[in-house]
This record gives sequence, structure tokens and C-alpha cells, in this order.
Amino acid sequence: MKEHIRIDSTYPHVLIMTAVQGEQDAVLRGLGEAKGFDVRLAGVGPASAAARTATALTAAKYDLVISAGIGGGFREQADVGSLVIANEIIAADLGVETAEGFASVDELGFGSARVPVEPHLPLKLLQLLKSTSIPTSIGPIVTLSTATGTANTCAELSKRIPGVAAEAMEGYGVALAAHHLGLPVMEIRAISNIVGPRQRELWKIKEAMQTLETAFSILPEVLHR
Ligand SMILES: O=C(O)c1cccc(C(=O)CC[C@H]2O[C@@H](n3cnc4c(=O)[nH]cnc43)[C@H](O)[C@@H]2O)c1
Repeated sequence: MKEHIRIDSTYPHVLIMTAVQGEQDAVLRGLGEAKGFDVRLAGVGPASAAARTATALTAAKYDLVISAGIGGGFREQADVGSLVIANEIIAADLGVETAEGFASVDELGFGSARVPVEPHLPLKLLQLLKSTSIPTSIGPIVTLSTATGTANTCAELSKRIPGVAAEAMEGYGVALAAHHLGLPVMEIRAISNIVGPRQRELWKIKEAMQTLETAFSILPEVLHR
């Protein structure tokens, strides 16, 4: 008789938050029959994401929370078609403007605009993604309530946050709700466009959804399932 070896997962119940339905569908296609994952809609922007993640976290017990979807990549850090896994999730517009420039809530002493991520999982996912053709990088992902639409804002963000790899609009909200409950977090973004002057017609949404699907087909293996 075949012997079945059971490997207990450190993360038996995982909550995945996506902004919109298309992203949710891509993640669900990737996960396939994998057990232990709930994929919920966060809505667009950090406030909606925080509120809806907090609601989901009061309704059930989870061991890991992931913000996932498409995102903008910073030139020379993350190309369209690539995947970025966060090593830090940063609310890039949470602070004040001063005559000397932007000052974050950290500098003002009002909490932190940065949420640390689970340190081992990004590298494990990166390693397993080597079996695919998806270029993958690990770096800071910023959350903004207003998506960047000019070269000036893009340059300012790159200067202020060294190595910033991607931007999206929900990560910090999802991460903060999880962090308040002591839960580990991740953010995974499939790059649909380059951050800078807004050129919506150039966004490669279909390709980014395919990248997202592939990443989530690998994730159960990363979490030992
Ligand atoms: O038009 C569509 O078919 C479509 C399908 C799925 C998603 C969208 C979105 O526009 C989602 C917005 C969502 O995407 C993130 N995102 C993507 N690129 C950026 C960016 O350059 N800067 C900030 N956010 C970006 C973001 O998280 C939004 O929630 C459309």
C-alpha cells in the first residue's frame, strides 16, 4: 500500500485580497483545487482594502494574509510582464508636504507607513518561479491612493524610496489590517504597466492576469501544500 506522508503547513488558512474581480478570477484559476485559500475582494484603494480585510479577518481565522493583483513597475526595476514580491509594503503618500519636501508619518512620530513582510516566503516563491518564464524580483512595493501619472511623481518616489520596485493601491491597507492582528503578510503584483505618465492604452492587463495566475499556481507548493 502506498504510504501517505502528511506535511503540516505553517499556513493552513490563507486570506488573499484582490482589488477587482478580474484579479480574483486569475488568482482562483491559479490556485485550482488547492485547499485552505479564501480569495476576497478588497475594492480599489487602501481605505477600502483595510476595511474589507479587517472584516474578513473577524469572520474567520487565518494564518497568512496576501495582497495580490496587477500593479505598475518602476523602470529598471520591474518590466511589464514581470512579477514583484514585496520585501516591504509602504504607504508612500501617508505624511505631510513641507517646504523641504515630503515627511512621512514615521518622521512625524505618528506610527509607521511601512509594514514588514514575512521574511522567508518571498525568496521561496522567487526560487520556485524559476521553473517558469516569469521574470521575478523582490523589492519594496508602495501603496498610493492616487496612482502615479507623471514623470515628476515617479522620479520623486524613486528618489525617496530607494529600490522601489512596484506600486499599487491596496497593499498597505491589507497589510495594516493583518499586522494589527499579528498576522504575517505578503504582497504579490503582476506588472501591467510602467509607472510614469499615464498611458492606459499601453497597459497589458491580459498578460498581467496570466502572470498572476501562474504565480498562484505555484504558491500552494511554497506553503507546503
Ligand atoms: O480595465 C480592466 O480590464 C481592468 C482589469 C483589472 C484591473 C484593472 C485595474 O485598473 C485595476 C486597478 C488596480 O490595479 C493596480 N494598479 C495597476 N497599475 C497601477 C499603477 O501603475 N499604479 C497604481 N496602481 C496600479 C491598483 O492596485 C488598482 O487597484 C482594470
